[in-house]
Amino acid sequence: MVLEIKNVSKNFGGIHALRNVSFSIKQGEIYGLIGPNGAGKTTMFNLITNIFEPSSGEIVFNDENITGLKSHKITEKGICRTYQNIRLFSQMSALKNVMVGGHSRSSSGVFSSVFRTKAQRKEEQELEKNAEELLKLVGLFENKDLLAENLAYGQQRRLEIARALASKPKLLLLDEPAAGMNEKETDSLYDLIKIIQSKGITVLIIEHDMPLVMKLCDRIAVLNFGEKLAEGTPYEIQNNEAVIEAYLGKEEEEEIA
Ligand SMILES: Nc1ncnc2c1ncn2[C@@H]1O[C@H](COP(=O)(O)OP(=O)(O)OP(=O)(O)O)[C@@H](O)[C@H]1O
Repeated sequence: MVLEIKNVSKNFGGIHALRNVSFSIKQGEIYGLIGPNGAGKTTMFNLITNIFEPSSGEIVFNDENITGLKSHKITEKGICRTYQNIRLFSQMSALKNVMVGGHSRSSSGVFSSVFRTKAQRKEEQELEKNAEELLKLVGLFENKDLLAENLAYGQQRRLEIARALASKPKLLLLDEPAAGMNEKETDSLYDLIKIIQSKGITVLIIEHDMPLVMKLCDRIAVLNFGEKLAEGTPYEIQNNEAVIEAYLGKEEEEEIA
């Protein structure tokens, strides 16, 4: 197992954002985390990357207990994420944004360029080469010198993924990557995530776009009011009465309305 979530709970004051949630993700899987607004999905990402510590329970990554480890250590171990709200450096080029992502892995800091040694220059060149490769992967190489803020919305979301990949993750967490995308952008996002999987990277994705989730994911866990309601293949989830009642049925009603 790449990631094991073991009886994890998180309370914020009186709010039980997560209650005793467990699931495990296998190497190479695309695993979906779905559920209504406020179900605790982003909180789970925040616990895995230790923005917050769980109130109880354990998070194990490649057989190592990472609960409470500093966020940058977790990145070094090989977990990287994107955010629900785009968090790019808007005034930096696409290329530089990806290079910054790679710096979490390199020995020198981002702004330590005053006394640049030969080794640092070489490292910088390698970061740039790697960033260019990633921009090719996400289809943004031609836009590498554009400021992030001048990219279209779907392109910004792809740039975020490239930046996360720059830290060479073994596990990539994607928080609503298709939010705000049109159908064409969502289709190419599907292709991109499949390519990421084919490179041996395990993916955990939070997403509200159900056709995408059902097409993309190998397995899915459904959260509802902080608890795990169900887990299974897309087919099993789509046919689970409790899930239809709590979530999927409501999505359809919203679409009809
Ligand atoms: N930092 C925080 N402080 C207090 N309460 C929080 C905090 N973060 C999340 N919560 C609460 O925890 C619950 C779960 O929120 P969370 O953002 O994890 O849900 P979600 O499933 O990601 O929802 P959405 O689909 O809307 O993004 C909510 O009741 C939310 O208000």
